[in-house]
Amino acid sequence: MIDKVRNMGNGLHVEDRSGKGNRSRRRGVLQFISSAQMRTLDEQTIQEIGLPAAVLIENAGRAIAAEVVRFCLDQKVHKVNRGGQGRLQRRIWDEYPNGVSNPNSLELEHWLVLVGKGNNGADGIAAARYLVDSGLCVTLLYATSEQEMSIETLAQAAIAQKLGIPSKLYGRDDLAYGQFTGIIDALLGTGSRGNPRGNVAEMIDQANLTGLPIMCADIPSGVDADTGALYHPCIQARVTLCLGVLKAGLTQYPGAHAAGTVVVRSIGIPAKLAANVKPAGFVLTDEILERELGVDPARLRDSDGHKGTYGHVLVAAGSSTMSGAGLLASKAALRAGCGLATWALPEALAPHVAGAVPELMLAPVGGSMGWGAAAAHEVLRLLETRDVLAVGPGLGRFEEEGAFLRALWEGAPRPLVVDADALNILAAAGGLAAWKRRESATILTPHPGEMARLAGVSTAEVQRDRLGLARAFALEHGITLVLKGSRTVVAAPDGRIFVNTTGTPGMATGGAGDVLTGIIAGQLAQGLSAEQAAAFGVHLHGLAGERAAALRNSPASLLAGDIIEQL
Ligand SMILES: NC(=O)C1=CN([C@@H]2O[C@H](COP(=O)(O)OP(=O)(O)OC[C@H]3O[C@@H](n4cnc5c(N)ncnc54)[C@H](O)[C@@H]3O)[C@@H](O)[C@H]2O)[C@@H](O)CC1
Ligand SMILES: Nc1ncnc2c1ncn2[C@@H]1O[C@H](COP(=O)(O)OP(=O)(O)O)[C@@H](O)[C@H]1O
Ligand SMILES: [K+]
Repeated sequence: MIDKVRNMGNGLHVEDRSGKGNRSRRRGVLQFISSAQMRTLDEQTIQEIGLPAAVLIENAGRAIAAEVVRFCLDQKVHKVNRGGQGRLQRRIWDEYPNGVSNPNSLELEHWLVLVGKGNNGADGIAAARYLVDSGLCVTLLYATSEQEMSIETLAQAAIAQKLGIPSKLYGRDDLAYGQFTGIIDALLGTGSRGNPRGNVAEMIDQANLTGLPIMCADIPSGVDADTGALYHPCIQARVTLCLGVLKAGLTQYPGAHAAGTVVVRSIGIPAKLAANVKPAGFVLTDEILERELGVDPARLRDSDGHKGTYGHVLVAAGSSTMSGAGLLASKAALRAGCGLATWALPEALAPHVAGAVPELMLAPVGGSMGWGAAAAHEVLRLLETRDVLAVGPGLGRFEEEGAFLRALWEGAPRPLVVDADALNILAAAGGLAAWKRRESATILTPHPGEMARLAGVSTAEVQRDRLGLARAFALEHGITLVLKGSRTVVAAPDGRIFVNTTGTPGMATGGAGDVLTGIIAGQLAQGLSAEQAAAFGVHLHGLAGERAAALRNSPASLLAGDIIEQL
């Protein structure tokens, strides 16, 4: 069972409890849901099944406390190891820290729990009880007086009071932050709306200023649980203990960054109920590729296959100043496993690139005119004996660009990948609303800037809700959309969403997108459907980028061509 998702660098690291998990990254089944879906699930559990809210809160509190203790012990292990004072045995952990061999090792810990008025606050108070029992010192800091608290929070506060857990009320009592070693953020959960206000906002600011490690209950206060956008102010956490099911917003930046390491823990919502909820999306892992998309990540080949079995990619790309784009896309298609690749390119360019990739066939088009309406008809003729068309990388902009692209869009009876300049041409020609719906598979691969032009919004608006925008765009236009960038979103025309977690910031380098176009086209040529090719393509692209970066001293030195070599 998957219980851990780590945000480290770019990667969302998925771990499971089997013990094999730490090494088997991107395995397991991990789905994410919206805050509204989570509320429904909570309500169904409480009202239809009859499991009281207090039980869920108890489980949440215990899970949060277990993670805090684990965090503290891990820190100690690191400290001792770094100090060279000999090895401290890592303690073996079960769900709850009763198994700690020496609770005294936690006696120097003093955690401050920031308690909001909603049920997120109730989780924090329940966690405080378990922490006290584990030997930690704990102080509760309430954002509001009892009159404003939810029923559950009030009940938890009363229990904590009877147990004598020290508490303060923000704004009324003095507090010296210097005495604490860590903070639990239980201010706002999935009931949060808009910018944190009043005491809650001040408490977030102060918590961040302490520089202490912060562990969040469910989501960081100030992160939009559905989009990953940040409100102001927003908690900057070391760990987020996501309760029940992963929240969509934690898969996307900047929310993913604010959350730190994301750990997903069960709080007792019956699996039977959870299975009835249609997830908002999936994190791409080997299991998701297989189970949800029917892709074999091992890419096994028939022993009697021949080059015709694996398809022929046609790439229409490149111009005198961007010849490399066509080379990168075509070579990537070959490395992705297609049987053959042909690069259709402006005639004047052909002599300069001949032989650069010996395995590649060149098809000069357009005569002295280069790209234009006539070239489009030549590309369509070439496509009659090929399986897939990828258009866009390094095309540049040219006089008959609208007519060129429209001829391919309407006339290509094969799967089509549209990237780079072709996307800008499409946007300039009125966008998809003005174009006929294609019958064959169509994949668009915009980066956020290109997406903004296609959707007629600003880049900031694209980034504010990447999941929602990608889903709506794919549904509306009946295409498969690959919205690139860290945590690339793949949206299928049926509204399914997949988030990629592979890749490295080293891939933010010219030509990396051209390589992705080639990889996706290569997968289409081998018979994958649009969403299979897009999802598997981004997954492979990221893995190859990681391997390439690992071979360099610094990811900053990564070149797009290095990604191809690691496919
Ligand atoms: N529904 C349930 O019974 C369960 C809820 N759980 C926890 O409860 C959370 C959801 O609880 P709630 O729905 O009570 O919501 P929250 O705990 O997120 O609190 C919402 C409250 O904060 C106030 N608020 C909203 N936005 C604000 C802002 N921007 N600035 C200041 N105050 C703001 C609202 O007035 C509202 O009363 C989950 O995230 C989870 O941590 C789980 O522990 C399990 C069970
Ligand atoms: N920080 C990152 N983490 C993971 N992948 C990244 C990161 N930055 C860029 N990439 C990937 O690299 C590729 C860059 O594509 P693009 O922006 O189109 O570049 P170009 O147009 O120069 O080829 C995309 O697939 C993108 O998702
Ligand atoms: K929180």
